[in-house]
Amino acid sequence: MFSPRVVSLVPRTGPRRFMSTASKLTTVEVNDKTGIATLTMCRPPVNGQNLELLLDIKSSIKEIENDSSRGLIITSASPKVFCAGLDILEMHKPDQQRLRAVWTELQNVWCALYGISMPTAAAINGHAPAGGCLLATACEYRVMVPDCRIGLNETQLGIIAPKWLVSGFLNILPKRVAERALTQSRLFTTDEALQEGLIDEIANSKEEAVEKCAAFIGTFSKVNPVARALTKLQFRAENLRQFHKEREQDVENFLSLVNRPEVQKGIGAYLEGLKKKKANKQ
Ligand SMILES: CCCCCCCCC/C=C/C(=O)SCCNC(=O)CCNC(=O)[C@H](O)C(C)(C)COP(=O)(O)OP(=O)(O)OC[C@H]1O[C@@H](n2cnc3c(N)ncnc32)[C@H](O)[C@@H]1OP(=O)(O)O
Repeated sequence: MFSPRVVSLVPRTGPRRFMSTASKLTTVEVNDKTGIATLTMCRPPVNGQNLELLLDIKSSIKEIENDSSRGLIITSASPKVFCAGLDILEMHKPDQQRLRAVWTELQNVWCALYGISMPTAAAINGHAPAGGCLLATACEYRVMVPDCRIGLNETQLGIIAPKWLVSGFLNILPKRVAERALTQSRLFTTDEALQEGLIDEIANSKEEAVEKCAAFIGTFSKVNPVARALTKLQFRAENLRQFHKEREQDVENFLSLVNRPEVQKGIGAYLEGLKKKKANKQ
């Protein structure tokens, strides 16, 4: 059953559309014909993952899971950005309680998406650095539009991506490619990502990306869903087990790292750089 914060806008017999009413930072649409749910992140301008967006993504994933949809596609309402990762403002001169909650919710979102039994795919309709790449690599399939960038660039901000955050990345890339990419803060272009296997297909538009994701999910139509789910989870269980063992310590590590004066200085400079880049464009 859906939670009360989700409103069905049309009867369940027709094409369905569900919308989060709490904050409208995500929407969920279920295609009645295919049974596939599309979760769209809608926090302009870049879907920066602040506390509210993370809470909303988590609720939407849970709603989709409870509705027993045939599959989940994650995408963005922003025309150029899939997701810019953690909202850097949450990490700069942070409120400590909020910072703790942000990291805990990022963990919760990853764990919900990585561990969901239904087929998942990311329609990456724009840039996907850091936390954006985390969402995409938690899925089983990725389709990306041209001329965008994806990768884990945490070291650029002076922060270290913990093991659980890297595990989806490592499921996809050879270890040596992953190690080099992380240490270099490498953001792969769409073409490079395809060449390395970080994404599975390129699409010319968001609509085409969503269609390709739906076609991937459709490939499971003749596979026993329980056997499929257990097989998927068997592949992912070890990473999840390790994550649950370390998640509390991981929160403490994150807080202590982000609060270091040199990391705060680095985050401040990075924010300034983003602002300057924008000013130079204008
Ligand atoms: C064990 C140890 C444990 C510790 C472990 C710690 C691990 C941490 C793991 C996760 C870390 C992260 O996700 S850190 C986040 C990393 N993310 C990034 O580095 C992305 C930075 N952003 C970009 O590169 C670009 O903005 C990009 C996404 C490509 C879009 O470029 P565009 O030209 O379209 O847009 P811009 O003009 O740059 O941005 C539009 C506005 O959005 C803002 N903006 C952009 N990205 C933002 C962001 N992430 N957070 C806040 N604000 C952001 C800009 O400042 C602008 O604000 P205004 O000027 O006000 O309009």
